[in-house]
Amino acid sequence: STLWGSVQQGPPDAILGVTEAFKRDKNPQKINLGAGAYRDDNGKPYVLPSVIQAENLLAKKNLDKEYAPISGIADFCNEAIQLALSSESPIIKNKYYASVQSISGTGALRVGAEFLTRYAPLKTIWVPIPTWGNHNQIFKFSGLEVKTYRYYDPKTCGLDFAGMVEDLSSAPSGSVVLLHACAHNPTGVDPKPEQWKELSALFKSKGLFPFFDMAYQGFASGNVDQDACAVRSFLSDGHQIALAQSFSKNMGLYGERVGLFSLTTLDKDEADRIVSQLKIIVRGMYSNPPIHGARIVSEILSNPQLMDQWLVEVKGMADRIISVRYQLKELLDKEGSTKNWEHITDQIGMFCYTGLSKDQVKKLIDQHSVYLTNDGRISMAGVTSKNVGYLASAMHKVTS
Ligand SMILES: Cc1[nH+]cc(COP(=O)(O)O)c(CN[C@@H](CCC(=O)O)C(=O)O)c1O
Repeated sequence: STLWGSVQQGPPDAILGVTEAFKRDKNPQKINLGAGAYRDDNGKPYVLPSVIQAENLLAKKNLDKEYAPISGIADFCNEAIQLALSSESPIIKNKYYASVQSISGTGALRVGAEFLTRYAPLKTIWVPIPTWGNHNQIFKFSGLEVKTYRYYDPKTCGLDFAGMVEDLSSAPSGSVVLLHACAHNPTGVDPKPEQWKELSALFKSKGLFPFFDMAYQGFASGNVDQDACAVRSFLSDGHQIALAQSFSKNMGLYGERVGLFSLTTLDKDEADRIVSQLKIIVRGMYSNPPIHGARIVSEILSNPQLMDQWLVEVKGMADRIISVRYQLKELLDKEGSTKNWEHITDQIGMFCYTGLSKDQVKKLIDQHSVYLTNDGRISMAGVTSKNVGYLASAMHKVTS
């Protein structure tokens, strides 16, 4: 047999594979609601003007292409963690955190999981049902055992808070628990502020360790402080946390792969010891991170004029998504649908968990060339004022 004769054909990625199928479709009315990447109202990718301005400023600096430090570009790391925690945070003031730049949010989750596999009291991570498709393999590849906690209630298309609390109450002390900081993927369902407070008390009483995945800060509500309130509320309650950040969506830097992994610490010495171990993990994985995207983020976050411009642009993206949610719901009602579509406007962030069955999803794809993941998740970013009518009519047809 040949050397690699035993290598099997792997299945296409549940999310990224949808775009491949979309590209093969010849129907001019096809719509891609698969991958969570923002599109403007003409369905085109959006390079933020603040990013273009930052790149122009960077070009004038004639910077070299030397390796970044293993832990990443220091200015970027400091600006990114400050965006998450706010400049008033005592953790920021005292620098009681260990951070390393990562290959975007995925890389932050992976480096964090590798660290937790080595040092966490329990090598178990609890993830919500459902969660982002890639979480499971990131954690499994890192050596963590993955368990699940109830989160989404298909009956209400909302949060099963009682189920979530019951499942997490049974998690052994020292368990790591993954929490979507805002804009839960794929459901778009987030706990309310008072529910976050209850969860914070539960994590305290049960000795659970929170690992926040914040991939959409600013992109969910349009306000970077509001979207970070769960993270900040846990910290103000005295928790130590792990945090994965991504600048793919809120700055449109998808392909630049810009992220940060952080652990909050009790003091500076702990921070230094942890960074030294994170650097050993990074060195053995990819040695050091890419420099261009991190420089763009640092340029924007450290320049008050660019920061203000970016805040307007990220709110503009969030607002467009919120407006197509309302347009879709109204047009479904206009189509005469008798189903309850409240969740389309109750949910927040990039995605809408429609509640469509696998069979209805298949019909949307095969009969209407509307592409989405088979769990019924649609990326609202792919919906525009031009195609929302076609989408509403197709959704009505497959659900009536
Ligand atoms: C919750 C979450 N966490 C982390 C990431 C990682 O993103 P990045 O920083 O680029 O590595 C994503 C992207 N998920 C959307 C993008 C495509 C993908 O799956 O990746 C998605 O679910 O469509 C998330 O949705």
